[in-house]
Amino acid sequence: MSEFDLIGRYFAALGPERSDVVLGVGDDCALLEIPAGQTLAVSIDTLASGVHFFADCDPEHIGHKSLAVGLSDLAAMGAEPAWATLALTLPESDENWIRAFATGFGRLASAHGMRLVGGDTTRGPLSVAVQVHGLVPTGAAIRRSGARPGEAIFVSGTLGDAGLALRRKLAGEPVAPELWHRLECPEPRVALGRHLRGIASAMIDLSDGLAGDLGHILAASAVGAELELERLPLTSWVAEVVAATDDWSLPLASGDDYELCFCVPPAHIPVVERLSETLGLTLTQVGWIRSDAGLDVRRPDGGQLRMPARGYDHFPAANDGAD
Ligand SMILES: Nc1ncnc2c1ncn2[C@@H]1O[C@H](COP(=O)(O)OP(=O)(O)O)[C@@H](O)[C@H]1O
Ligand SMILES: Cc1ncc(C[n+]2csc(CCOP(=O)(O)OP(=O)(O)O)c2C)c(N)n1
Ligand SMILES: [Mg+2]
Repeated sequence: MSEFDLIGRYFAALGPERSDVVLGVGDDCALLEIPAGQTLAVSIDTLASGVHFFADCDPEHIGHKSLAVGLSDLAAMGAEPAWATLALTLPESDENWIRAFATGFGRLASAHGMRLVGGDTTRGPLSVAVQVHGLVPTGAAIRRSGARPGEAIFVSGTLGDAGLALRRKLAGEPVAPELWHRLECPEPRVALGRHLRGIASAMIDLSDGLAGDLGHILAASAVGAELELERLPLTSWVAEVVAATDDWSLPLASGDDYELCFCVPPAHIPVVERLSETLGLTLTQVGWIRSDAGLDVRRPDGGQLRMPARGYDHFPAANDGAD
């Protein structure tokens, strides 16, 4: 099947039609209308074979995850998903693979009212780059820079499940299907992000691990924080590993959680508790923002945790200051 046949058959009509798409797939550019009073939120992420997913991974799941990670960034700004573009690099034109990929991508796009409006298809080592475009009422986006001393730090869902799935797979051990699902099919917390407009002072999505990603909020806001390990929301799988090894790197630094971490003034804590019930999503306070710089991680016995690795880093050697 030719490049243009593939595009026409699988990518010309993914996600719902939207009245703000003046022109979608098929011309040199897409033409998109930004509604009055809205600001455009844009983010791009690449998933590379062998780095972000295993080469033999179910293509439907690759389609899902390649969009989910972008939706998670929109969620972290409080933005509403609108449009996506997709750059697909494929070693061969395997129609079964492409159909399954488009199914996973399209299902998630439809669930969030998002339309695929353009992209690029090339031959090369398997990789997928997705740019997402969202809309947020002007002035309402939630940045990383708004955290203030005395605020509560919350996270959604549970932490470390995807990291445990990856660790078990790499060790050749069996992985429970629910854990595997957390790694391959993360559920972006878009509704939560939107509901936190006007409530959260700062927010980030957890792609690299809580310690590193919360560190980005602290740096952007010029504040510090105290985290209490006993408060971390863990599934029994992760809790067992932590109890057996006293190694907290799974929930703090393994990454791939795609949960939201956000800060709220104390007066808004009851709103967050109600939101948790409304959305049927666990929202857990894990610590506090303070004015002293740095991240202080408290063990259940009150002692301080020697920090594990700060989170996933594609070029860790660069941290040593070496060229
Ligand atoms: N090659 C690049 N060119 C320009 N900006 C980049 C590049 N890579 C990353 N960024 C920007 O650096 C910031 C941090 O990137 P990243 O850690 O990938 O964010 P996220 O975890 O939200 O995907 C983001 O604002 C991102 O847009
Ligand atoms: C095969 C495989 N190896 C390793 C990982 C773990 N992993 C790869 S990238 C990454 C961090 C998130 O990716 P990144 O490109 O840093 O996303 P961003 O922070 O830009 O959103 C993690 C935890 C994985 N998911 N799959
Ligand atoms: Mg990124």
